[in-house]
Amino acid sequence: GQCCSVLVKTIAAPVDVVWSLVRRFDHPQGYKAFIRTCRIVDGDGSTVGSVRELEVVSGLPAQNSRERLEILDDERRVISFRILSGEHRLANYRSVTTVHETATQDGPRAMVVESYVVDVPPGNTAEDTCIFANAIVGINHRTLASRARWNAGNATEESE
Ligand SMILES: O=C(Cc1cc(C2CC2)c(-n2cc(CNC(=O)c3cnc4ccccc4n3)nn2)c(C2CC2)c1)NC1(C(=O)O)CCCCC1
Repeated sequence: GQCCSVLVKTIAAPVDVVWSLVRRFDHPQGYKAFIRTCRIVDGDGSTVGSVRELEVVSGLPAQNSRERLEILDDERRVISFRILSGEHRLANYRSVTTVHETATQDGPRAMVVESYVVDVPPGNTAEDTCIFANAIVGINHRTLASRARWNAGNATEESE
């Protein structure tokens, strides 16, 4: 069977600053804390069909993952990738992340919506699997928010 989930995060930064971090298929370390290395092994890293090979920092023997870019749409701010293989148990993981502008009277806001579907590994329940993946995606969103706010703040200083 499979399980799926969606996570939403509102970030106090301009939508283009958030998107500039999310769109980098070739540099997920920009906001994904558990990724140690990433290299493009097929394509140019921004065309659909590009493939990245990454290593994560998990305690187990270096966990690696081979992932394919499925969608990269700068107009609609949509990115999607699929996990092809690797030393882990997240088979057929596919995610879609979109970044939306939500202006408020308190200034720029961006909303990130990330959904995924993944096979439930043997020996685990769908609930366990979503708890596991949600925890990592949630941490990624918190790092994304702090990096985007930092970049937006710095950009302001530079422009002064
Ligand atoms: O952020 C990351 C980087 C990332 C990528 C990977 C795997 C190489 C693919 C890992 N990982 C996974 C594992 C081995 N455990 C599993 O496989 C696994 C699968 N079912 C489970 C179900 C229940 C309980 C435990 C489970 N345990 N060891 N390391 C990590 C963990 C935190 C160190 C982070 N990945 C995502 C992203 O958005 O890029 C968000 C999270 C989902 C995948 C996509």
